Formats: sequence, C-alpha cells, structure tokens
Amino acid sequence: MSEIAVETRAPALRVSGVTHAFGAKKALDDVSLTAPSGAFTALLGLNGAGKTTLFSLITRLYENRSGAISVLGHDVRQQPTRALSRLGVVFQSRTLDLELSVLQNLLYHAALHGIGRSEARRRSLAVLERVGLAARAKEKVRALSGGQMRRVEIARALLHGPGLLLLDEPTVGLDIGSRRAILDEVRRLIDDDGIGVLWATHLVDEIEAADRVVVVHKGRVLLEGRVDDLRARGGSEDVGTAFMAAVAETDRRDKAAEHKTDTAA
Ligand SMILES: Nc1ncnc2c1ncn2[C@@H]1O[C@H](COP(=O)(O)OP(=O)(O)OP(=O)(O)O)[C@@H](O)[C@H]1O
Repeated sequence: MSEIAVETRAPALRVSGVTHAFGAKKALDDVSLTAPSGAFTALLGLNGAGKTTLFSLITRLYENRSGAISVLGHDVRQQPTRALSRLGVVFQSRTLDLELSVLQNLLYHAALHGIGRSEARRRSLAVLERVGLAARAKEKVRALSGGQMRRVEIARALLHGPGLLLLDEPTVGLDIGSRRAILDEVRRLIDDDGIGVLWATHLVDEIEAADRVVVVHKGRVLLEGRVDDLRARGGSEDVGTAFMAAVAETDRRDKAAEHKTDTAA
C-alpha cells in the first residue's frame, strides 16, 4: 500500500494493549485508545492517572515493551523515524530557550528536523502567523507571557507539518483568557488542517460536547467515546459527573477486590 493510502486509512494515533510499569507499579495497564484525524480527543485523568507515561511511550522516551502504538499507521517501534516525523508535541514543562528570540527557538528546532535555513525561516514565520505571534518573532522569549510562550511551543510543534499533535496539560498555570485562546487555536488547527489532537488534561471545562474523550484512571481506560454519547449512555448531565462516577466506581471495585484478597489471606 502507498504511504498516502496508509496514512489516509489509519487514525492519527492508535494505542493497543499497552502496559508499562515502574518497578512493581503499573503506570499503564493494557491501555487501548484511538485519536482520529480531524478531531479533538481529550485524555482526561486525575493526577497520577498515567497520561504523561502514555505520552512518553508515544514519543519513544520510553520503549513500549507490550502492545503497539502507531502514528498515522506507522508503528513507533518498527518505523520510529517515520512515526516521529508525523508527530508534534507540546510537553508539560516549558522547553523554550528564554534567552533566544522566538524565531531563533523555531529555527533551532527546524534544524533538528533537518529543514534547510531558508525553508525553516519561511515555515517559522508562517506558523507564528497562525498562532498570532508573527509580530513578536524577534523578541526574546523571556519577554513573553506564559500563554504566549505556550503558543510559541505549539507553533514549534507544527513546523514539520505533523498529522498528530500531542499536548500534555498545556494550560496549567495559565489564566482563563490564555487558556481559552490556546484551546481556540488548537481547535482551529483541527478544522483547517484536519490534524488529530490528543490533549491531556484533568480540567473537564476544556472539553466540548462534540469532542472525543478517553477517561484514564490508575493506568486504565474507563471510558472512551464522544462526549455527548458518553453523557447519554451514563445518564449524566455533564462530562465531569460521568468522569467522577466512573472514577468512584473503579475505586469502589478495587477496594472490594483488596478486601476479598485480605480476608482470603
Ligand atoms: N519515572 C517514574 N518512576 C516511578 N514512578 C513513576 C514515574 N513516572 C510516573 N510514575 C508513576 O506512574 C503513575 C502515572 O504517572 P503519570 O505521571 O504518567 O500520571 P499523569 O496522569 O501524567 O499525572 P499528572 O497529571 O500528575 O502529570 C503515577 O503513580 C506515578 O507516580
């Protein structure tokens, strides 16, 4: 099958049966999920649910030893270069060089992707235009607000034209106006370019009715589907109620199972 046919048929991200442990602690337990192209998929989980661990496996910071992960149909273990070339990432912690200008940060990143100097400049200005920061290109990153820095990181993640964008709790520490601006920006990218987005968060108010949501808790996927379908299925008025009900039910079952083991011992 041709490269284009593979990419058109496959979802932006497919994770199948992935388990990952740190010593005896299972951070992910048989996780399967998809993030389709042209859609906003929220990876919703409390602190410690396993969101960052999953991102570390998708980006190959850790190698997945069980199951499979593919980006636009390219398996990250078997075709790492191809898979990673289709992936853009915004990490939870800030990764810009504060002493370089906005443009220099982007040019540096483009060079790492093997993009030539003049093409890198053209692309950098184009992505900055998209996130509304072209006028700030020559300023030091240090002079920007937290929200603007995040938008530069999104611009940087778009430089090589990815088909999947991963964002790990990108609005942490931002005020409500900046949060809204970043969400609008990312949703526009989905509408304009048809990219797939996986947005890790614990904030239910970042999720809209037409979005897809994957609820993770204690390393397990509890719910997956369109927000309005999940609400209808669970009889909940909002995604937050459905989320907390699923979490409470899992904790109750785990406690009951622990109790059974203790009394049997
Ligand atoms: N390097 C590590 N060594 C040991 N345990 C780890 C490591 N990284 C994560 N964990 C554990 O794995 C589990 C999942 O953590 P992870 O950071 O993936 O969750 P998260 O959903 O991203 O949480 P947060 O919202 O707090 O970032 C937690 O119990 C955490 O303590």
